[in-house]
Order: sequence, then structure tokens, then C-alpha cells
Amino acid sequence: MRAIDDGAYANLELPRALRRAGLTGRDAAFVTELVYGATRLRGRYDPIIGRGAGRDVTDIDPEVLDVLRLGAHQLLGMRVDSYAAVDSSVALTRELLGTGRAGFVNAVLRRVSEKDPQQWRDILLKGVEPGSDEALAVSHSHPAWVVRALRAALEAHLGEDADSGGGIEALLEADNAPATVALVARPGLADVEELVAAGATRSQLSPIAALLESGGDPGRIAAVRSSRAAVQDEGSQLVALAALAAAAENGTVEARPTEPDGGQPLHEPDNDRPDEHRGDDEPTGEPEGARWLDLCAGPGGKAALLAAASIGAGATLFANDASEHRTRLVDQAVGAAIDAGADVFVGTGDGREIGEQEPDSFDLVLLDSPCTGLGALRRRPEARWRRSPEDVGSLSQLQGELLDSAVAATKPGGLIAYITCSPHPAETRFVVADAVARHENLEALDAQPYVRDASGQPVSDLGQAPYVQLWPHRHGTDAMFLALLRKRSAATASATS
Ligand SMILES: C[S@@+](CC[C@H](N)C(=O)[O-])C[C@H]1O[C@@H](n2cnc3c(N)ncnc32)[C@H](O)[C@@H]1O
Repeated sequence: MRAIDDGAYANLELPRALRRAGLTGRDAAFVTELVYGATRLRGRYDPIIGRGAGRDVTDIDPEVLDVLRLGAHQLLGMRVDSYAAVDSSVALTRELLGTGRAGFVNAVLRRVSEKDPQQWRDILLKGVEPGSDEALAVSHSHPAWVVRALRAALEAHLGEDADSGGGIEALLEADNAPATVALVARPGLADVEELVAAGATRSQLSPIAALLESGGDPGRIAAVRSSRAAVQDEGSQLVALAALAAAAENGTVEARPTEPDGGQPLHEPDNDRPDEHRGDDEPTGEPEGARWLDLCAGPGGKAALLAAASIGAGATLFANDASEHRTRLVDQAVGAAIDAGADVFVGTGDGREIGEQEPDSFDLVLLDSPCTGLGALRRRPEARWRRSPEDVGSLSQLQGELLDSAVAATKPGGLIAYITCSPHPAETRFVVADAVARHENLEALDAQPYVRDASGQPVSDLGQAPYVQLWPHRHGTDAMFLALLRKRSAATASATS
């Protein structure tokens, strides 16, 4: 709890802590629920703890507040007996922080335990307009600005349909429900049957997914250990598959433009790229198979899917990320595909520069942009408390710059898949609409027909075309956004202008 409050990611820190403590099975599941629940629902518990303490939580020592949040979650969010919840919290405080603070924890938790969750909700919401953003922020434990942003996102993507499927309340509730672990069978490297044989359930939604419905450690599955399969949200799978389906339909587009007087490519191959990232048979300018670029590839979930698919498509993949650490994760993720024959080059660099370095070079550019992650809150219990409204402005600026670079790097006639795991209008529709307005050679394609479920049928409820917006409360996925853009060839652009 301390590490998470100091900036660690719960999904990385907790497994380490469980291993250190030697906890497995039911004990590990119990601790996971304690930590995730107390972190996710702190917006609900903190005002209650404040009432119990007679002071604002900002005036309580952070270590003591950690114990109080864990205690509050046991009392109000789990079926732990009140006596056990208070007693174990007091014992923990005494052991870690001393007797004086143990008395304080005892007094506060006793007061918290005197009322049930509904009674506390009535107290906290007294005088607050029912259904308002403020009321939802407290009852569903989201910062009020996130409630406002998600409400705006529902309206922007769904218009009059924004309230169907339960609307904002259902979305906030879905953010608070732990997500089922979804596995991807990377095409050609593993199949869903192998995952089903290992105890997972076939997904109805993604044709390459299986779900670990009864929990369990994905690392026990051989295909996961060898990177032929991995943990990946079904929404991420669907948008990556949609990009691949659109690229297959679009075909390999013309070779790079040549100088009018003959033969030589305008763009020289990038000789600055480190040799370890260059394959022996990397294209040197001759028209060959398709070239794909994953501009922001770390940690490599979608790059690994593309790498696996590139073998059958006869394509090469350049997977790039700005962070060296994340590039190393990409290397690991694409390892099994490379072993199976994929041509993959992994590089570290600022994606904003690749358009200038490698103009008109790629048939497909996947831009899975850095974003606020407001669409994946159910997976990251701490994320909602880390972000601020200011992040949206700086990220949408970066997203626009990355998209400009993606457009420059795309061959005329080629495709760009712009993806975020945030439904925020300023990170999705507005970024794309601005780019289409800036680049007269850019057109948005209808992305919806490319999103197909496990039986090959179009997935419904995708929001206002031409874009795709998935939702936790409607599709059971992270709220992934997809726009498919085509860079018109010079001939088409001049014919239409
Ligand atoms: C949403 S994540 C990509 C997830 C990845 N596609 C996957 O499926 O595993 C965004 C990535 O963008 C990277 N990034 C941020 N700024 C960047 C930049 N200017 N150029 C390239 N990558 C950048 C981050 O390091 C992060 O790994």
C-alpha cells in the first residue's frame, strides 16, 4: 500500500510482495482483494474515515491511513467479520507503527463499523444532488473530473444512446469490478484450444481469446510462458485484429516513390538504426512484402500480435518505443514470433521523429498512443488517483504530434490505425478530426465493419461511425478507441481536391 501510494503500479508491486511473503492460493487472493479494493475505493472510504476520525484524511499519517483504508474495505466492501477486521487492523498497526497509533485505528474503525455501507452513503450524500457528478464521484469512488470526462465521452461517442446499457452509472460500476483475465493466443503460434485445454474458457468476443474465469496464475500455462500466448484485454485484441483486417483488404501498396529520372528511392534506408535492430534481409528499397510500423509498441502486446500475423502476411514489422525499458519488454514479447520466422526490428526512439526519418515507408502504421488510460481503470486500481485534468491537454498535444508523424511515415495509399485505451473525446475523436483537417490527403475509413466477434459477426454497439469505441459496461472490455485512416495516394488526393 505504501509503495503504491509512492507511485508503484499495483499490478507489478503486489505480485512481488506476495512472493516475498510466500502467499499463494486463497491467502494471495484475499490480499489481492484487500489491496485492490482499498486502493480503488479510497474515494468512497476516505470521507467515511474522515468522519470516523473527526478530521480530514489529509491530516492522518499516510501509514496509518493505509491501515484504515484496508480496515474500511474489510468492514464495508468485504464480508469480513467486524471484530476480525478491527482486531487485525489494530494488531497490524501496533506491530508496524506502535501502540499510540493502534488506539487511534481502533477508535476510528469502531466508528466506521457502526454503520452499514448504505447508511454511510446516505450520510455522505446528504444535500448533494442525486445523480450529479459529485454524488457519483463519492458513491462510485472516482475523482469528480473523471466522472465528468467519462460522461462527456459517452455523449461524444454514443450521442442519444449515451444512457443505454446503464449509462454513466453502469460504466463507473464496471470500473470497480475486477476484470476477468483474458488471454490471447497469438495467431499461428498458439490456438485457443490449447488455452482451453489448460483450463481457460473460449471467448465469445475475440476469435483469439480465452478467459481465465476462475482466476489462477496465467504463468502456469506453457503457451504463456513461451510468449506464444499472453494476458491481453479482448478489446486490445479486437482493435489490433481490425487494423490487420483493414490492412489485408487494403493490400500492399505501391513501392516507395522513386526519383523521376529513375531507379533510386527518394528515401534512403535508415542507416542510423542500430545493427542489432536490423535483420540481414531487411528491405533496402526494392518493392517487397508489406512493411508495418508499431510507433508506440511498449510493452509489446499489440506488436506481438502483429509480429505473429506478419509471418502469414509476408510483412516485416518495425516496433518502436520511446522508452528503452519498454523496448526491452517488446523484445521479449515478440521473441516467439521471431523464432517462428517473423521479420521484426525493435528500436528505441521518439515516434514523433520517425515520419521525418522514414517518410512514405509503411503500408500499415499502428499508433497505440500514450493516453490517460481512463478506459482501463478496472485493471489499474490506482490509476484514477494519479491522473489530473491537465494530463489530458498535454497528452492530446503529444497524440496529435505522433499522428502527424504516423501520417508522414505511411506510404501513399497506406493505412494508419489510431488506438487509445481512453474514451476521452479530447484523446480520441478530436485528435483524429484535427489530423484529418490538417492533412488534406487523409481520410477516415469506417472502422466498424472490421471489428468481428469470435463467430465472425460484426460486433454491435460500437458508437458513432466511422470510429469504434468499446466499453467495459457494454462489451466487457477496456474502453478501447479505434480510428482507421487512409493516406490517399497522390493521384487520388489531387483528383479529390
Ligand atoms: C499505450 S502504450 C502502448 C501499448 C502497446 N501498444 C501494447 O499493446 O502493449 C503507449 C506507449 O507509448 C510510449 N511512448 C510515449 N511517448 C512516446 C513517443 N514520443 N514516441 C514513441 N513512444 C512513446 C510509451 O513508452 C508507451 O510504451
